Amino acid sequence: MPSMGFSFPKENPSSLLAWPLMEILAVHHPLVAHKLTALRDVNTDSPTFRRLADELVTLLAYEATRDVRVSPVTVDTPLQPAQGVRLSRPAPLVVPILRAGLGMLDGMTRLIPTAEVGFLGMVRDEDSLKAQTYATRLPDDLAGRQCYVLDPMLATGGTLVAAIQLLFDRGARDVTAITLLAAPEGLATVESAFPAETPIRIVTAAVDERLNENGYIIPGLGDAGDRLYGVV
Ligand SMILES: O=P(O)(O)OC[C@H]1O[C@H](OP(=O)(O)OP(=O)(O)O)[C@H](O)[C@@H]1O
Ligand SMILES: O=c1cc[nH]c(=O)[nH]1
Ligand SMILES: [Mg+2]
Repeated sequence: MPSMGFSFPKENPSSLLAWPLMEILAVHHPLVAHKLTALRDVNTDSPTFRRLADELVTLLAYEATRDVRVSPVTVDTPLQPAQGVRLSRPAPLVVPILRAGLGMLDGMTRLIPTAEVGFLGMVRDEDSLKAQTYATRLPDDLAGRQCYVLDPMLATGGTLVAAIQLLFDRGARDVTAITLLAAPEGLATVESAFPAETPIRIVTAAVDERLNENGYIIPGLGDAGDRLYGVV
C-alpha cells in the first residue's frame, strides 16, 4: 500500500539557523513535529498537554546536551576494563522559568538525573510585555557551570533576556535555552542583548512566523502556562 500524506525527507536534518551571533537549533524530527502539532491543537486537554511537553523536552534535551561536559572514566565490564565517560562536575544546572517552564523540568531531569535545579519565577506584564521577576533561587556562583534554561515560549524575548542576565550576573557564561516555540522577533532580541563572545544557544522544536499585536506567537499554541496549569 502506498504511504500517504506528509513525510519528513531524510535530507532534512535539524537546522542550525544562520543567525550571525547565536546558535539556534530547530530540531526537525517527525516525533517532535507530531507531538508539537498535538500541543498546538486547541482541543488538546491539560493532562495531554503536560504529557506532550514532558515528552518533547526529552527529545529536545538530547540535542541540547550534545556539548555537555564529560570526563573519561574506566569501568570493569564482566569481561575486561572499558573506557567511557561520565558527566563532569560541577553538575549542569537546570533552570525552569516558572510557571510554564516547570512543565519541562521532569523531562529534562529524567535525562540528566544528577543535574542541580535552580528556579526563576517570572511573569510578563500583558500590557507592557515587560518581564517581571518574582522569585530567584539560584546558586550564588555559576562560574564554569553549564546552565540549561527551560521555558516553552520565547515570544518578545524579554523573559529569556532577563533570565540569562540573572545567570550571567552570577558568573555563568555557558547558557543553553530550551524552548518549544520561538518567534523570530524574540530570537533577534536575545541575540542583540548579549556580547558576541558569550553566545547563547537556543534549542527549539520550531521557529514560528511572528508575534501578533498582543505579543503572542503566531501560529503558536496560546498561553503555555494556562494550558499546563489553568487560567490565572
Ligand atoms: O518572550 P516573552 O514575551 O517575555 O514571553 C514569554 C514568557 O511568557 C510566558 O510566561 P508568562 O508570563 O505567561 O508566565 P506563566 O508561565 O506564569 O504563565 C512564557 O512561559 C514565557 O516565560
Ligand atoms: O504565545 C505566547 C507568548 C507568551 N507566552 C505564552 O505563553 N504564549
Ligand atoms: Mg502564561
